[in-house]
Amino acid sequence: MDCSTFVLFGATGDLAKRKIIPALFELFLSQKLPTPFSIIGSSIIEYTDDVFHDHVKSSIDSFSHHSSSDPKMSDFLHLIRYCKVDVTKDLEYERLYSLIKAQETALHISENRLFYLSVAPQFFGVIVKKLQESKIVQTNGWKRLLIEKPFGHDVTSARDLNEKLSRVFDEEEIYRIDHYLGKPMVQNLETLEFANPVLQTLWNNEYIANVQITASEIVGVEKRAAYYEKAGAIRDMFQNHLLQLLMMFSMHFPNGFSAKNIRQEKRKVMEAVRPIKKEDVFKEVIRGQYGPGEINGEQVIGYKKEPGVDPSSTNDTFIAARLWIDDSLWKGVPFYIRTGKRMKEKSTRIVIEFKNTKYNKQTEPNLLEIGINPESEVSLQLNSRNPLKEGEIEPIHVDFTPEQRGIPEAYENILVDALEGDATFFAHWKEVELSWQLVQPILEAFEENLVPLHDYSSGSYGPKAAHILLEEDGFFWWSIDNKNEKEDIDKDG
Ligand SMILES: NC(=O)C1=CN([C@@H]2O[C@H](COP(=O)(O)OP(=O)(O)OC[C@H]3O[C@@H](n4cnc5c(N)ncnc54)[C@H](OP(=O)(O)O)[C@@H]3O)[C@@H](O)[C@H]2O)C=CC1
Ligand SMILES: O=C1O[C@H](COP(=O)(O)O)[C@@H](O)[C@H](O)[C@H]1O
Repeated sequence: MDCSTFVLFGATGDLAKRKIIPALFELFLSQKLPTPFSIIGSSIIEYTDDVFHDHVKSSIDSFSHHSSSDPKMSDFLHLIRYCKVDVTKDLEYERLYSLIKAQETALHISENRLFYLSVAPQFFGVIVKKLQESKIVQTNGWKRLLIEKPFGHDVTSARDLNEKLSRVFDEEEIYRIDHYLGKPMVQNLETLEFANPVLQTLWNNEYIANVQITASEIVGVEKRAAYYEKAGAIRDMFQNHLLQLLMMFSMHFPNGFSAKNIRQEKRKVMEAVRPIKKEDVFKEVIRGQYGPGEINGEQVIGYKKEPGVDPSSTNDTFIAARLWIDDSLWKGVPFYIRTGKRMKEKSTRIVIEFKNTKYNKQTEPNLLEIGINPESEVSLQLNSRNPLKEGEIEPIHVDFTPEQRGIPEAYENILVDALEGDATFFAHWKEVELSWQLVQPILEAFEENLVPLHDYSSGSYGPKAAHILLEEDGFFWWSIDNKNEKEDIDKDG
């Protein structure tokens, strides 16, 4: 890994505190950061290095399993300097430039510079422009841009943002973060599929009846109403994380496992997804909004009563969709995709339902369940005779749950990959653009109220309409709480 400078814009923000700083410390402790290495934290308020170091320590105490009294803490802080930059002001970039150069000289670091934009999206374009004007990006080494979501709020704004970034950074230098791609089980999908001939043989429309991708959450909108009211589940989760899972799952065997080849295969998936016309959205997409209900024995309020939410809001906190990939592997296989807040379980998983044999009416379909979150796990449901029940056929489960302790957190993977220059698990522009193209008619149908907004109770499996979507095809959602059972929709709102 090349020695380099890591500039973190938004270093005092929520994401930096909860994810980025703890990930950097973890990588430092496991000696996965380059040496020498310079970290420059930056935000709008003037702090001394010492005050910023206190901020770093408090982030470690609150959001990592380490403590700021760790004996290695002072070595870690030694790498970190702070620089106030109001990102909208030209002159302030000069201070940043001076500090970058001073640290490069003092620590003998080549001019390899990585800029992490962990700031509100309205600043993405301006920062990149000013990095160019201030010549900070004119280096004798490499330059890279790590950029947080959201990447635009519709297809036009995403293209506009990309155009601004492309004036300064080449596509190979832009690392668009989708933290789901940093999750260990998502990074494992290609190995599961392509390194196991047993699975690879079955990974197609001859054997698979349907695929269900769920990202359900227990949390509600929390303190993010200002952002979420404009985003909804469709922009917050569906356009990015869920479509990335779809691409990772259904890409064809690449012509070699380079970032370029894998991303090319992912792009082909999106090109093959059947577009949904605005006037057909109501048939293929269900939107919902959580009402009050009970979660873990406690009563919780509905979305419209959440602080900062418009009491007459029609924002979606749940979305389910039926998608079709019209290519040689997947033609005829429905992909059911859903995400929602305030649901019964925190669970991100992919369930693959295989076509049943004609052996016996008692047999349940084989299911392959890939757990992504909260735990990485793989479970296969098979049919077997139970000698204790007069040879009755019943499903058995072959489960694999890897040791979870020590598995790197998504942001650790993201940082290491970006520092190494490996773009495999970042979203390429074409993937992002194709995702927005697919989502655009859905956004418009929502805006024009062409799709009913279903209520669902907090603590349920989402609106009944999402279950009817599968019933239309003779299927049902397999339980999200890892029992490989049909979901109990009586508990729905
Ligand atoms: N928080 C999360 O869980 C997630 C966030 N993201 C994305 O990450 C990015 C950051 O989010 P988050 O950390 O929540 O946002 P915050 O609002 O918590 O933090 C924003 C940061 O930007 C700084 N800032 C604000 N205005 C300026 C300015 N004019 N010049 C320089 N710095 C400024 C803030 O400084 P100060 O603290 O002094 O105000 C703060 O450090 C966003 O793009 C978001 O969409 C993505 C996934 C999850
Ligand atoms: O990007 C986001 O993801 C989280 C869910 O992430 P996970 O890793 O916990 O599954 C979601 O809560 C948030 O609304 C969204 O912005």
